[in-house]
Amino acid sequence: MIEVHHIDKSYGSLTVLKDINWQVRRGQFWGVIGPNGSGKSTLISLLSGVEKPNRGQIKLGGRRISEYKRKELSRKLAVLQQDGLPPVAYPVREVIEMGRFPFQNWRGRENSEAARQLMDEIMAKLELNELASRPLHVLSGGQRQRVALGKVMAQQPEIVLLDEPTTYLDIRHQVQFMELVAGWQREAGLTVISVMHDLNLAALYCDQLLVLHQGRVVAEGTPEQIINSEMIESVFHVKSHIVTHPDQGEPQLLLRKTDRANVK
Ligand SMILES: Nc1ncnc2c1ncn2[C@@H]1O[C@H](COP(=O)(O)OP(=O)(O)OP(=O)(O)O)[C@@H](O)[C@H]1O
Repeated sequence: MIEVHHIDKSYGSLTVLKDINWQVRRGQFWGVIGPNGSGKSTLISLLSGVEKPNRGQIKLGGRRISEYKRKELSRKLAVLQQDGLPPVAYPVREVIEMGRFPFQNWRGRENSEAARQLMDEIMAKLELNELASRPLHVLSGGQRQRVALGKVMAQQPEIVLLDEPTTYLDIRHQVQFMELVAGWQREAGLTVISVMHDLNLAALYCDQLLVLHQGRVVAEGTPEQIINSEMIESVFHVKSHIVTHPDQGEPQLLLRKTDRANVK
């Protein structure tokens, strides 16, 4: 689905990504993890075609990303940032309908019963009906992020790129957001790539992890293969205990206080 071949990316003299090679298969849920400044958001910008690599190439469905026209790319791929939508005055349902732009004609119209039905389904699934006519700028950050997810769902992409999508959400809404994305992935065979800071959430929801450190891929594989206290210490410089989640057996991280870290 996505092939990344020998990517380098620099800003001026600063090399941000070095020789990135990565293959993403259809229907996978990847988490991209790594410390601040390791190049995660830059990788998302390259995958979305917003930024161009200095070396190497990215292919989507066998074609170079640079060969796609904007609307064509929007039907394939959608992006959701951590503060998904600005607090504008448009009402919720209208904002979600804006996600249909790749399917609208030159007058911004799409008169199909199927599209209206899709809107109704998304509004119901995301529990947005009560908010349908409220303007975006009066909503809380968490509600706005749900609307942002609705807008990318309306786009019906094959791939969704999420850049720290749960940063501003409380734990209930973090879990709700990840459940919605995971449900969408299962139902639609969606491919998901999500930058994640919360490693426990990443281990619960992602089936593959890519670890970036100083612009390089230092590990990739399932959470079980990747998350161990040695990797956490070498990449994030913190001491941790890794425990097994009692429900499904995923690795979960317990942080250790620095002054206790050497007490066995
Ligand atoms: N447009 C830009 N111009 C110059 N430098 C940039 C630009 N975008 C990113 N960088 C630099 O590239 C490096 C990687 O940034 P990036 O945002 O990709 O990291 P990140 O892993 O997403 O970090 P964080 O976890 O803090 O969000 C940083 O040193 C950053 O300052």
